[in-house]
Amino acid sequence: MPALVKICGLSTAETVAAALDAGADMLGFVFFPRSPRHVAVEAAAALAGPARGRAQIVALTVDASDAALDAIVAGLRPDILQLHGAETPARAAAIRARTGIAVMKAIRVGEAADLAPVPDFAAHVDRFLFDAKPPPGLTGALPGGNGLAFDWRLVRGLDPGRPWMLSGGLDPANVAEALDLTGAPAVDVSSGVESAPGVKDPDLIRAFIRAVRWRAPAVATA
Ligand SMILES: O=C(O)c1ccccc1N[C@@H]1O[C@H](COP(=O)(O)O)[C@@H](O)[C@H]1O
Repeated sequence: MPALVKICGLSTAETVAAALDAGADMLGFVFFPRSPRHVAVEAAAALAGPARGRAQIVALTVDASDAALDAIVAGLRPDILQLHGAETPARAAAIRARTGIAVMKAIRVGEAADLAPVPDFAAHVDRFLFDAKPPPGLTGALPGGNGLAFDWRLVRGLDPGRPWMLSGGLDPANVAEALDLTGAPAVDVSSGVESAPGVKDPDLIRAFIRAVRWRAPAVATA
């Protein structure tokens, strides 16, 4: 089965269309004011309109309050809430119960020990996303979306008990190698399909999805 693709941090109708037309499986909208990809809930709802029924809509949040989550849920009606902060298993469970929406927990990975909390989350989340942990002292680092890769061997053949995605520093040139090395069932990209921070490039989005699909085994037709 070909790997699923999520394009994250979309903020224009043109790039949403490019992602959908190229076959993206999930579109991500970032709700984190410090990010160059941050969008207001109303703007995200308008952008997501063409995606309904074609791709899953993901709302990326970072340690969001209940009030902020309620506003996102009411305004955007996402299929998945991506938790990209320091949310605990209990907080993930509470968000899932409160909203009734599938939860994807981002785990930031720098070394093998960073995977230790995975079993504690598994019963409370619907999906994992493994992203690079920014090195301490990296000026201006975001909780994610830094275009940094981690050592993919740390998640090679991983079975976290839930579906999972690989992210962190992926781009059209390295995604096939990342998939080959890790066996990840899904990939997520943000910086790697941008011409500048927060500026998605339709050509790079198409190239990324082509790079993933190209390596998928051909389906025989009668
Ligand atoms: O993209 C952002 O601005 C962002 C902000 C805060 C938390 C996570 C964010 N993005 C997520 O980070 C990873 C990796 O991104 P990149 O491809 O290395 O730029 C990805 O999961 C985004 O969803």
